[in-house]
Amino acid sequence: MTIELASAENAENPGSTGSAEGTTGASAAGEGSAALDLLAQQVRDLVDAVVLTGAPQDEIVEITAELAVLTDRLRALRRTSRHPLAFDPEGVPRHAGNAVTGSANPYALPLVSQVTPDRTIRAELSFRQVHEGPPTSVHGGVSAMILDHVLGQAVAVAGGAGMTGTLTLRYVRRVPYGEPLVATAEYVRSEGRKSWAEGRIALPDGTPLVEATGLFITPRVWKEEMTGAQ
Ligand SMILES: CCCCCCCC(=O)SCCNC(=O)CCNC(=O)[C@H](O)C(C)(C)COP(=O)(O)OP(=O)(O)OC[C@H]1O[C@@H](n2cnc3c(N)ncnc32)[C@H](O)[C@@H]1OP(=O)(O)O
Repeated sequence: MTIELASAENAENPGSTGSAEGTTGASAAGEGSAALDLLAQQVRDLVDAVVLTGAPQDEIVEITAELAVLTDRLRALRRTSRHPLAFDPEGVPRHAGNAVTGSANPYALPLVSQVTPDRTIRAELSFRQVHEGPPTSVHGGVSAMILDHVLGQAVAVAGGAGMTGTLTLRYVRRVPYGEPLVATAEYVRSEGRKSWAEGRIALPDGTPLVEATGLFITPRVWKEEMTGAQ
């Protein structure tokens, strides 16, 4: 098998049309290791293959033993530091280990979002069968995680970065996997350390599937650190 390191950026989000400028997500600034991004993508492919396998029992036992060897090999080289946190030009924090956007995190889609000229967050995405909840539909918690993140990004772009205080969802229609979808979010308003945003996951024609509103709170400790207050 030949591994093309140069293709890591494409491999991490097939089908993404995100450009480097105005794009939020670990791949946007080319941070991290291309090799690690490829490993993460390989593990995503592996997880998909596990979910869909029809292998006989003895084959599964053999494959499991082979994977255990690889897991031990990686575990022996565990790092002690976190992935570095960086801010992109729009002020959105990101790191390659993030559960939604992290190119080096196999658990992440990973989502690659763009900041549009009107400061809306927009991400093209496609769920996979591994995200299934009800038969043929994406698990509601997975949709919530994506919306939590893009709403948080909308607030960060507006200068009010914070932690999610509340997230309210309306599941309008079942969310399919294996189909192109669009997640968008907009900043609404702020009061002191509290900021609100709204967003949705929709079909490409705009038909809403899940709608969300969220309150994000800049933690008191962050403000104190920024202002040097005690
Ligand atoms: C760009 C990246 C996008 C990332 C998006 C994803 C973000 C996440 O997933 S964050 C993880 C999930 N969220 C959390 O873990 C948050 C856990 N909670 C906390 O850390 C704290 O409770 C926190 C930060 C929300 C508030 O703490 P603190 O700064 O001490 O707030 P505090 O001073 O008590 O309250 C400030 C105001 O917010 C209100 N408030 C506090 N918590 C909440 C809440 N959960 N819901 C509603 N209102 C709240 C208070 O009532 C108060 O209101 P007012 O000013 O009107 O009296």
